Amino acid sequence: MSSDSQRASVETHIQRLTDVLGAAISSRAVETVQLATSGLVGRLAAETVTAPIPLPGFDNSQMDGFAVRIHDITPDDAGRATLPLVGAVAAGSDHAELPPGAAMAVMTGAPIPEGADLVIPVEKTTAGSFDHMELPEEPEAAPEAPHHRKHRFFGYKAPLLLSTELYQTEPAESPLEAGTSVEFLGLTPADLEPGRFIRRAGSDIAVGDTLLEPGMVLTPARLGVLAACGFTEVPLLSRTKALVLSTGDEVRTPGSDLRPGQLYDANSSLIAATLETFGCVAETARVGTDDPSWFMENLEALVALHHPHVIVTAGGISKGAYEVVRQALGGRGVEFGSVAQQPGGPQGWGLIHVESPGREDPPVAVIALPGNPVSCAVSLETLVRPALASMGPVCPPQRRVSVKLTEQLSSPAGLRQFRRVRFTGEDEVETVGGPSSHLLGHLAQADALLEILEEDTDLPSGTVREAILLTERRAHG
Ligand SMILES: Nc1nc2c(c(=O)[nH]1)N[C@H]1C(S)=C(S)[C@@H](COP(=O)(O)OP(=O)(O)OC[C@H]3O[C@@H](n4cnc5c(N)ncnc54)[C@H](O)[C@@H]3O)O[C@H]1N2
Ligand code: MOO
Repeated sequence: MSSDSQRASVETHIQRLTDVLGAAISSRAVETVQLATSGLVGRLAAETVTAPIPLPGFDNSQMDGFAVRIHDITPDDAGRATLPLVGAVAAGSDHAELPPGAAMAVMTGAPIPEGADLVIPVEKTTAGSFDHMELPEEPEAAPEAPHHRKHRFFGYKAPLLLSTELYQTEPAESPLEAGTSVEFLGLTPADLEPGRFIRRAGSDIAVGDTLLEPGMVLTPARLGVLAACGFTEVPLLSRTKALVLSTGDEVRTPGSDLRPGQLYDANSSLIAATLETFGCVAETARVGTDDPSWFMENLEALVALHHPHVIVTAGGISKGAYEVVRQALGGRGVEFGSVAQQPGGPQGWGLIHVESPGREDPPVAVIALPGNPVSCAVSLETLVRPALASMGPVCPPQRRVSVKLTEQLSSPAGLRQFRRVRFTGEDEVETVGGPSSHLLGHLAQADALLEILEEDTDLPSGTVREAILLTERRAHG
């Protein structure tokens, strides 16, 4: 291992990754995505989107009740008032007109009949609920014209179905004349305020309002607003595309037979799954060779196939005789060095230019992680996540909490050590296994990574330190 003076701090390495990722990710394309596509939450808008229609699209009722004109209602001392009832408007109805001196039943979401300036909820009537009013079925001979369909005119005693047009042209035939009425009671001045229970057109969103701006994160509510405005698609920045390469002659794809000395590839799954939680799309590939030129040939073919923004490799970067990643990529724009953290000391970072026939591809960021699975996992959490999170809202930042140790711990000076811990109480933690970077099973049982700073060499039981949460679980049992 390199000497302390040659080790970069965690913060220095995060900045290196931020620089190389920034150079590669700035070239992300814009794609138009169907709004019905799954997994859009967390994606970034690529362009400004404005409202083509107002929301609400028309004045409509906030309550099941009666549309009236304020000046037609003069309550007595008990707040009683009676108006002739001339019909009912359901949600989905088209235009209706309220004759002067009358009330019209309106359901929640129904357009406010022209002339009405207030809705009184059905609870403020002697009936108390529409359950007690028999709404008529549409008679067999009901007019079929679309804008007649949902205007139901009825009365308490003798329900009738009339069209607005019929009322306008033949008022003598209307239920107004038939003596049907609605009796309000308990009305107070507050019930008679102009506009009460009317949801005005454009009161939520006006035509031209900005719904999305470049870089804005899609949330369920923002997707809902786009749909409410009638959009079927949305312009998005393409996600950061990662190509995960696992290396090593001894590493085999799960499902294959193992010969002595071989092991299954844990890193591809671990790294790809982690990058997905960072907002990336990840392809995985194995380059099972220790020959640097064959490695480069494979890498170029994979880049031409997937056009990634970032290549994340695992393994082949330390001091051994067959460090294929270091040998292939060192001197091609990728640097290798040590970071003062454990696990995850050896690291590689840089930008490579891979030429594809007929295409001018932007540089691809390379993040070369050490091969031990826990080293990969810790490096992703402590180095890669902060770099990606600093570049925009797609990658959630680390979740840090204060925890209290329930045991004594020691750590080497000059290294930031991350120990796997699990909660034993609200804030108390115990270690799961030791500090070695092959202990993947222990990592899988841990809830957090306890951070032991460079100068912290001896931590008595009861010491309070920060930890990075790995799971949702905070308290034990
Ligand atoms: N002389 C030195 N040796 C080592 C040093 C050092 O400074 N000097 N550093 C050690 C540290 S710390 C780490 S971490 C590793 C990093 O080594 P590499 O990045 O070269 O990784 P590999 O040697 O290829 O593999 C390490 C280890 O991980 C296993 N591995 C690799 N790929 C996978 C995979 N896809 N799935 C599961 N396990 C994998 C591999 O079999 C090795 O056991 O170097 C130390 N040595
Ligand atoms: O730095 Mo290595 O990643 O400890 O095992």
